Amino acid sequence: MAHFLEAVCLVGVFYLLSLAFKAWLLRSRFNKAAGEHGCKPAKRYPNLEPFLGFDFFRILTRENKLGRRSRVFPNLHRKYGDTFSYKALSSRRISTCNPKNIQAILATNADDWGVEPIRGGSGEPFIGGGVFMQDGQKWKQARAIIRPTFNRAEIADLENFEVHVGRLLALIPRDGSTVDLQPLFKRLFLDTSSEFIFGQSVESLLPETPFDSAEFTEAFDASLIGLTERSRAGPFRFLYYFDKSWERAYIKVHKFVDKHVRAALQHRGILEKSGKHDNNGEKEEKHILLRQMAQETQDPLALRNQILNIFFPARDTSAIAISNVIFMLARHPKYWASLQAEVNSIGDQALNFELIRSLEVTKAIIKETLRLRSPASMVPRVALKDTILPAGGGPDQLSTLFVPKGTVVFSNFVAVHTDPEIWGDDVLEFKPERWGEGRPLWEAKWQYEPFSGGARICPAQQMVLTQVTYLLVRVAQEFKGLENRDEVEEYVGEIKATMQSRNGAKVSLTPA
Ligand code: HEM
Repeated sequence: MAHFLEAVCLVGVFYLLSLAFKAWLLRSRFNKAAGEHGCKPAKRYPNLEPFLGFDFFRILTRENKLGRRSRVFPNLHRKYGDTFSYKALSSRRISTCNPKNIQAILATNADDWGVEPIRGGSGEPFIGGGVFMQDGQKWKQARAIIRPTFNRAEIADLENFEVHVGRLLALIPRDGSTVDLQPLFKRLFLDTSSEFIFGQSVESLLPETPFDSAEFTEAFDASLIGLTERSRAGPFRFLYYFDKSWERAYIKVHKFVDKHVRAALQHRGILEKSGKHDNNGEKEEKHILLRQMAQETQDPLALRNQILNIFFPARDTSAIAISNVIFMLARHPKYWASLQAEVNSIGDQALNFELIRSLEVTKAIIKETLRLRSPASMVPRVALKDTILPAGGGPDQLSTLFVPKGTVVFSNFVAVHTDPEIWGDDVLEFKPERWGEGRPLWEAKWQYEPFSGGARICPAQQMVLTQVTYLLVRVAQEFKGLENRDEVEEYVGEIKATMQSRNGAKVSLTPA
């Protein structure tokens, strides 16, 4: 017994010594950065329980339940300044809404930052390496493979999109009864993104959704929830060890995706036999990502991972964006009227890419909604080596800030988008006219980044904006009256994988 106690004491002493040594090492790295670059420490959020930071995690969970999650960080930033550190789930993290820091992280100094240490492991074995989760050379290769398909899709296949939009419009009641458009929009974009990514729509807007599509959609959502829970748990992920529901869900997802991977590889084989090595010139195959990727790699597992890495950020984001637009318009009839006026002014001209890009009022309404209600409220990056941020150090937060390797820093877009110093005192008001002429501020980058920025900017940005604008115009063409039917006036935000309206977008629409 005595030996056992001695051994325990010895381990304890070694552990404390190693902690003290690590702290000393960190301090000397801080001192070096302070001496060489004038770095000063970041302001600290006063954690009540500073060892593991459970108090912070509790606040986030509570505010999410109360539908106030989206305001937590913006409010903290107003209180503690544009860059502060906090302890959550045993690690010290930094949140910043300083455009200079965001620019350094996402663009000018992007090589110092990555996502793999945070996203890579947490996705396994549901999603392995791919464009959303990798860094360095592997990420560059993955991004290069998808770029051409996204570039072509920018001028989106609107004829095909119209087929799905037509099905959606047919499902909206015309008698003025209440409809929640959010789930309908989710079905629309699920259909179009699955078609774009796999080459086959899951057809969730049709009365008879094929069985494996319905099973896939349900399993994908369950897999996403499982993934989000495990990522949030961080080092406490092991608590989910005995929960097998996640495994059951992602096995179904893999089955569905693998079927399409096999089809894409077979298709490639047929092309090779016929002497063609790509799909150039074949209209119907231009926008299928999986086929494009099968030209570059024939490893079925790599293909499955890459494709899930795209389906993951694609799921729901566009639908949430357009739901939020309707949410705002239903509460601001003045802007629904100006949208109607612009839509009337185009008469029965064909709704092509060029026409869509010229619709200034419609575009301003979408931009303003994305400012106030970004589906992607913040993006995380981990420091891949000791690095320095241009601002956020010292009591005035103007000095440079030393960030040790391994620290996770969140660029908080909602806080930037609702910073009164950038946008003025009316920052929380929905005012699409901000985007009008004579406001050169909007040319300034890094103050408005709903699709992020730098090399890892959302590759789907242009395609999404085209589709959302098209859809909004089609809704406005089809329906003249829009009324809010939600008893709750304010936006109750809820984080699933992205930020969405908990109460959806409940409205009534009346035909022209
Ligand atoms: C309104 C809709 C959307 C918004 C607001 C949005 C926003 C974003 C943001 C903020 C990022 C950066 C994430 C980060 O760096 O951590 C991102 C990345 C990404 N998005 Fe989107 N997205 C949308 C729709 C889509 C769609 C429809 C697709 C695919 C069809 C897509 C594919 C991707 C991919 C593959 C990445 C990772 C890029 C990389 O790391 O290189 N997104 N998106």
